[in-house]
Amino acid sequence: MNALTQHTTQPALDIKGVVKRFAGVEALASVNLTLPAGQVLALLGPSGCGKTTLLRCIAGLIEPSEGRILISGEEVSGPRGCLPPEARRLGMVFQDYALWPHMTVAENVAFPLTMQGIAKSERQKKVEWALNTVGLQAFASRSPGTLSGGQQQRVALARAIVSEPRLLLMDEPLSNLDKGLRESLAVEIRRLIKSLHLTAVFVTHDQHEAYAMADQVAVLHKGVIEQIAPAQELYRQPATPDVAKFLDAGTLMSATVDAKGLWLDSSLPPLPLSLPDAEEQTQVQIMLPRSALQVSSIPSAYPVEVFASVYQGEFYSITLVLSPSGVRLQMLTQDPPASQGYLHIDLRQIRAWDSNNRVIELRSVSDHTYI
Ligand SMILES: Nc1ncnc2c1ncn2[C@@H]1O[C@H](COP(=O)(O)OP(=O)(O)OP(=O)(O)O)[C@@H](O)[C@H]1O
Repeated sequence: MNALTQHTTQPALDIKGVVKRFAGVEALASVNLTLPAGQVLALLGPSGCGKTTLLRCIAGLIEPSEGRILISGEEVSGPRGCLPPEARRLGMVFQDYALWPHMTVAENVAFPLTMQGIAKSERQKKVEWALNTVGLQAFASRSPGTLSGGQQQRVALARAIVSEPRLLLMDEPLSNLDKGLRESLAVEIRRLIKSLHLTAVFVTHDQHEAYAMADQVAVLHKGVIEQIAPAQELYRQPATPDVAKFLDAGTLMSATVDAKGLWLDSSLPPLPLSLPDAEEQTQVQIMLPRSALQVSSIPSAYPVEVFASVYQGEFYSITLVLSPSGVRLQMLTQDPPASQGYLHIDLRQIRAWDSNNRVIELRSVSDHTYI
């Protein structure tokens, strides 16, 4: 059924050095990415990082200032010019769904086919298939205004897939829905995309939505892709402090390293981690993931107090304060915490960056991987 089931060695999407400048603003600064056919990519990042601009460049709604965009090997944007959106064979789902209120559900879904001049009988077959696929066959003659937000979203999805797009693009597809519906629809949309062997790119500022729907997540920061990786890799091994900060992947802090170890604070004994040539004191940034920390009554060199404890359903989110330094750390625990105890750290989970935000490998200066 779908054009993407034709086997091709070309990536479904290839973006090479795309720059977009608006008057005085560089919204995208040399973006490069390759997306194999059949994969789902999330563009994730804080407000203003350039996600929508990148999606709109792929869609052909914005012309890049520099660079090339290829869809299934065909250059749709580059020095020779830009193909208009309707010539790119894409499906688009907009944040507000952009359904025509004066048309029925079936007419909305048929709209791209009507624009392509497809005959009525063929149109009817395709609309039936698309509405069946999203479970809305019984709503064909309803007006979109009489549907719930989730149902309208599915109509928009049916309209986006009806003409068998080479690439499905979605701009914050779930942001107008409440939390429970967002979670169930995220899973449903992913299943649908996979069952149709579609390739999809969507924009979100919600990391959980990205994790639920995407194979690969691209984290943007100030117009630059800082990292593209599957969700678990992104969260456990953030490439830069900005990625770690945006994902809230643990406690980020400055520290110093010398031959004696890693100093979280001069009033605390150093952790037994160092760098190969750490004769001089070196300034680093580190991340202590929540899963690396535990508090117990078994003594360690790091006495802590619980500063705040927030019950979040299946676990407690804890803010610890290290005595006497006052350094604050975040961790999770399943059991209600005692108000005081000793901190234990899985040293292998600590991530570190140099002053240029490059990942550095800390090496153990003792036999311990856990203190
Ligand atoms: N048409 C425009 N004219 C001028 N500046 C623009 C235009 N569109 C976007 N920008 C700027 O480009 C930058 C990136 O905007 P973009 O909308 O892509 O960010 P975003 O990550 O999608 O943000 P949000 O999550 O808030 O939608 C911002 O600084 C924005 O103000």
